[in-house]
Amino acid sequence: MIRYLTAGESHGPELTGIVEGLPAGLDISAEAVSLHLARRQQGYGRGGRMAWEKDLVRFSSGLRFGKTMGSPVTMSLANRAWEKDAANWPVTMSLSAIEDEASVEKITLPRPGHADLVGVQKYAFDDIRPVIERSSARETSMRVACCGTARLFLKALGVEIGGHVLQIGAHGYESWEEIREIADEAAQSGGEALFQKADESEVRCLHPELTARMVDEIKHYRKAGSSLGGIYEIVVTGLPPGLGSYVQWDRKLDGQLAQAIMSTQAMKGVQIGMGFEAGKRDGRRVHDAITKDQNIPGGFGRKTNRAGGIEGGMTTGQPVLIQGVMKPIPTMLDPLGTVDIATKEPAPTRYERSDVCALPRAVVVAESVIAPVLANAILEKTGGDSMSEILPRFQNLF
Ligand SMILES: Cc1cc2nc3c(=O)[nH]c(=O)nc-3n(C[C@H](O)[C@H](O)[C@H](O)COP(=O)(O)O)c2cc1C
Ligand SMILES: C=C(O[C@@H]1CC(C(=O)O)=C[C@@H](OP(=O)(O)O)[C@H]1O)C(=O)O
Repeated sequence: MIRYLTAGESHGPELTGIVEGLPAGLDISAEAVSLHLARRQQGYGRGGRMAWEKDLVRFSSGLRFGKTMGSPVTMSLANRAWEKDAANWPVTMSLSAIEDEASVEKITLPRPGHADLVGVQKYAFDDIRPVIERSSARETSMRVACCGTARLFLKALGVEIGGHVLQIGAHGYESWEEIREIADEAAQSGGEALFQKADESEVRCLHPELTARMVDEIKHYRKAGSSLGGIYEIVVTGLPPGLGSYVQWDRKLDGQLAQAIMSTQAMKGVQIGMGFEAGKRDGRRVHDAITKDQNIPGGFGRKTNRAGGIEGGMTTGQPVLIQGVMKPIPTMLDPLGTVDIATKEPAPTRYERSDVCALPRAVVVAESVIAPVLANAILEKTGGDSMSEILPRFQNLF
């Protein structure tokens, strides 16, 4: 089973990750993983830092001649901020004791919507800085790197993941059917083709006219000193039927996927397939008629895929469709009210450099975090410690 841990602060020297449980004999390169790191840095609405950070993963264990050995894979990512602002961060975030600690400014104005206030209450800090450093979505860069290895495992089996934006602020698709028309076409040759097409849009939206409206919406709220979130969809192609299980609550694949998405900063909801829309329709306009289909392993297809490729906590063999909603960025130029944790006096919030809308970037994070869940569902079915053992078993599942 694949599991991973990340470590590192947003303005510390580097982020570190360890991935355990990758089978032996899997091809992994820094370039293949860094592709998604670069994608995560792109998107209209991003803040200043994403223009100059250069996220390139560096492996330090678990690989030999570009292949896994079954041992833990360790990796790191440098924070350019540490070197770029060398007079500040190596002092403010010094790992060892410093003589003049009192000269380092304390952050005492918590931002509503961020982890600031509850973080200082929980860990008994009189300074918000340590909370900012670890709750920051800077951590998602290492998550994308760690999960990137699981993505390569999936790709070796023909399983591809791609994401696209559905809604930003007031602008989005009119209906489930409209989404399907455009997204199913883009994913016809696989999830990667879908993300490549979505990446052509500044906001990762497959619809050119909506792209323009979403960009204008972000411009508008940036000018107004506010921020935006939105809704995205992740499409996974190439999964056989029968991954996951209905027999026990913690083996249901939809539950595991939802947890992966909800564990990501700023995510406030998940739906599988048409999700909430299913509650507004009668059964005949929700359930997917079963058809004979020789192109699908097992020989059964579906007329539609409103269930999003999962029934009874198991894959159906149709593409897995997951939607996620991201709240607007908490750090805003136009201040909201707060209370100073030192003086206990009401005050306006303080502004730090920030994304205005990070949804297009977050799509890459969502694509990534589901990869270990899916990889584990496959490994549970096939077993095996090496790619040479797993590949034929996967191909012979049906
Ligand atoms: C890719 C990405 C980028 C983000 N960028 C920012 C940012 O620049 N400023 C900010 O205040 N919050 C940003 N956030 C959101 C915060 O990290 C998040 O709201 C915070 O960690 C609190 O967690 P919660 O929203 O899950 O409660 C970003 C989130 C993601 C996924
Ligand atoms: C650094 C990243 O995102 C950061 C996420 C983030 C937050 O509060 O979550 C706040 C900002 O940090 P900074 O003030 O250092 O610019 C973002 O830039 C990243 O995605 O790599």
